[in-house]
Amino acid sequence: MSTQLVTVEVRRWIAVQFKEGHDQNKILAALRASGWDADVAEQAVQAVLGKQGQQPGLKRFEAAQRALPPSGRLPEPDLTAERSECVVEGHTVKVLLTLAQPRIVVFGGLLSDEECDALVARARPRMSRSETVADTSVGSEVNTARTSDGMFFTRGEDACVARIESRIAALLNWPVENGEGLQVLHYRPGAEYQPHYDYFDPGHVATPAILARGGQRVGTLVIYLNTPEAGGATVFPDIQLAVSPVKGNAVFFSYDQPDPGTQTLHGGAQVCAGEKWVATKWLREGEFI
Ligand SMILES: O=C(O)CCC(=O)C(=O)O
Ligand SMILES: [Fe+2]
Repeated sequence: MSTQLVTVEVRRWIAVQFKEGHDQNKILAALRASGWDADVAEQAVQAVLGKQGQQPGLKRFEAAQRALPPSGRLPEPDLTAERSECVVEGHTVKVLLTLAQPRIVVFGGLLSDEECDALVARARPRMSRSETVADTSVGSEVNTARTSDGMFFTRGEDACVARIESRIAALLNWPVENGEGLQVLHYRPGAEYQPHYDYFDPGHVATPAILARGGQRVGTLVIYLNTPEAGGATVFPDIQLAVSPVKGNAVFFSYDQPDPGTQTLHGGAQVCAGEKWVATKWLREGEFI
């Protein structure tokens, strides 16, 4: 079995070569000449260019180039004081880890134990099997890559949800109105959420309708509502980072383009023992309606 890995950079290189007028055979020959296995090279070229005329990877690549947020502004905590704690609306939040590229910040104690328990109690009776955007059609579908149960709160739907949303907005300097409703996920032992990007695929047929409700997602905050017994880290495979789920803590990351180059591929690793509850806040470029 081959161990050669087709990275984002390789796929992008293939797309650029094709756009510059080189045909598939020339690109394949160049890959082989630089040491790629014939099989791996063939698969990589197929993935980007597909069968004659389809070019699924190329269409995605081009759409990603077009879909830059107009403002370039992103949600971002104010960490200029370089303190290990910040006070947000009277609540002390710890800064446990910061990474510049990709932008990732891990917070400690964003929610109190009582707030975590209140969210779980409110969400529990409303859980159903999680859905993601379907692969080919408009709408969502149950996806085997995501074996958790989930539900959405409406933005500001009660005082508890509104207080948490207001704290998140202040922490990340991003308007409450630009946030989607909080999503709660529940993972049982063995459940996971395989690595994915949170931005909407610019080449997907459903994306224009989704973008009409507030533009692209530009940031994600995953808040841990309990501490699983074992497993359930939030993993970032591109940078080999695993964030341990600890009740009340949260991991934030932002992405300025709907593009794998942001290195924001992430997932919820399998829960090995116990259960895992998270609340996710996705932040849009504009007002989410
Ligand atoms: O459960 C996790 O750690 C990750 C959740 C996630 O990726 C999401 O809600 O988009
Ligand atoms: Fe995600």
